[in-house]
Formats: sequence, C-alpha cells, structure tokens
Amino acid sequence: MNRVHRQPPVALTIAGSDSGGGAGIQADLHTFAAHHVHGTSVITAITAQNTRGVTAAEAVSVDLVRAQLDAVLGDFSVAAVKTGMLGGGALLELVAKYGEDERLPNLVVDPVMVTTTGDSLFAGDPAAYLARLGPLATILTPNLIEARQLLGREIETVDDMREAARALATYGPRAVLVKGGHREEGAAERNAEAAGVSGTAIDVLWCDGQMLDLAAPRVATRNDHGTGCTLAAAIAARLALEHPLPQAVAGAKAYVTEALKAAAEWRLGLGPGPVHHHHGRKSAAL
Ligand SMILES: Nc1ncnc2c1ncn2[C@@H]1O[C@H](COP(=O)(O)OP(=O)(O)OP(=O)(O)O)[C@@H](O)[C@H]1O
Ligand SMILES: Cc1ncc(CO)c(N)n1
Repeated sequence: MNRVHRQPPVALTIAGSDSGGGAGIQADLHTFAAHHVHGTSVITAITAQNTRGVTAAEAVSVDLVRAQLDAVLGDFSVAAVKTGMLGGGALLELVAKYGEDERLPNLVVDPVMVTTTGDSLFAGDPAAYLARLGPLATILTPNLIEARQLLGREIETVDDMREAARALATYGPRAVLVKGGHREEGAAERNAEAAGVSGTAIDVLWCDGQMLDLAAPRVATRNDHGTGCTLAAAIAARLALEHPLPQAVAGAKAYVTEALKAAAEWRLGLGPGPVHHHHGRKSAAL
C-alpha cells in the first residue's frame, strides 16, 4: 500500500481470457485483488475453456491490444506487469516494443505455450520469446515443457532445471524461475514418499548470479488449473508492493501452495479445477 496516498499500487496483466475462470486474465485479477493491488488488464485472446481443456481460441487484433495498452499505460502509474498468453508472433512483437520503450516496469514474463491439458496457446516461434522478451524481462517463469521448447533440450532432473535456468538467463532477464509443478519424480524421490516423506514441488530460481532451490510440500490435489498464471501474477503483485525480487518469488510460491491446499477438496468442473485465490480471506461459506 502506498503510505503517502493510502491507495493500492497498480499492476497490469497482458494475457488471454479463460472462460472457466481458473487461469489467464481471471486468475491474474483474482491474485492481484488477493494482494490488495489494483489490477488492470490487456486481453490478448479469448479462449473457450473449462477444466477439461480449450475448445476454441481467437486472438484479439494487434490494433485493439495496442489501444488497451495505451488506455492503461496512458492513465495509470503501473508498478509491475505480467505477460501470459500472447498467442503468436504479432502480439509478442507489439509487447516487446512497449518494453523497449521502457513502458513495462518490473516485467514478469510467463512464456505460455501449452496448457497442462495439452492445448497449444502459442503459434509463433519459441525462439522469439527469448530473443524479444528475454532482455526486457525482470523474470522469466517457464514450466518444464516451456523450458524444453525454449531451449530445445530434455529437462528431467533438478540438476537439468538448474542448467536450464542458467542457459535461459544468458538471454538477458535478471532472473529465471524454472517451475517443477509437472515434473515426474525420480525413483529416489518416489521411495522417499513410499517411506512416508511427503513429496516436494521444487522450482529453481537463478537470480542475480545465484542459484536457489525453492521447495514446497507437494499438495495432493487434482485442482492445479492456473497455478502457473497465479504464481507469475503473485510475483508481479509483490513487485508492485516493492518486495525485493527473491522475496517476491518465494512469497508468491508460498501463496500458490496455500491456494492449492485450500482448494484441494473443491469439485468445480469435471477436470482439474482452479485454486483458491482468496484463501487468506475468511468466508462463512467455505
Ligand atoms: N501439487 C502441487 N503442490 C505444490 N505446488 C505445486 C503443485 N503443482 C504445481 N505447484 C507449484 O505451482 C507453481 C506453478 O507450477 P507449474 O509447473 O504447475 O506451472 P504451469 O505449468 O505454468 O501451470 P499451469 O497449470 O497454469 O499451466 C510452481 O511453483 C509449482 O511448484
Ligand atoms: C488463457 C490461458 N492462459 C494461460 C493458461 C495456462 O495455464 C491457460 N490455460 N489459459
């Protein structure tokens, strides 16, 4: 909260709409609100989507995305920005131009390419993500599949994730978070679980030349739709609140873990459902 003016900082999400409300713009605005940050949005695409997958998607025109960017950036003092689904090369290029003009401060780039359900959300060249947004990003947050596509190499172990984070950092972002939410655990980890040690969800963070493992208890739930969007939006919200970068990332991960725990028993939709973005707020109903 801005103490002098007693008003919330402003964050911006540049992302696609998820009609099911669990990912994309909807997850981002929930996450900003849960952090008491005013959320603004530039919608890049509309997806017809639910917990079981994407049935249709259409990109918003470059002109209309530009008009949304100008409307928001010409009026609000935006403190942090998150990009999600950009759909293809044309919108990636447009966003990169605004970044080059230094209009996108504290830029969190979630290089959204495919959904967990296997639907493609990016028709462009993955290399363009690195070449155009890499140098402009404060932090790049690929999941394992995206890191594989960006680097064109297999990533299996936590050591591979560390190597991938280092390799992605050479494209210019201040930090890289490789997320391990979808990682198949190795035999040693499975044995540890069988012996009663709960699993861990490990992400690796390369930040300012230092490697950090961020480990959290793996939540036993099928409801993990939109965790990546939620994490990136929580990092942006915390940067808008002036948290230092490593603390913003660690705090955002803790927020996602709590959101997963709080929604573990929910049955919203027939597939993997959304997380509880407002888990910190007491509700008589839940
Ligand atoms: N079951 C789980 N328990 C704890 N943390 C998890 C779990 N699943 C994912 N996470 C965490 O959630 C965050 C998002 O990671 P994930 O790899 O799922 O991103 P993503 O694939 O981009 O998400 P999305 O499903 O939105 O595409 C990471 O911090 C990851 O470790
Ligand atoms: C619109 C949209 N953006 C991102 C994701 C990735 O989770 C999704 N499923 N839908």
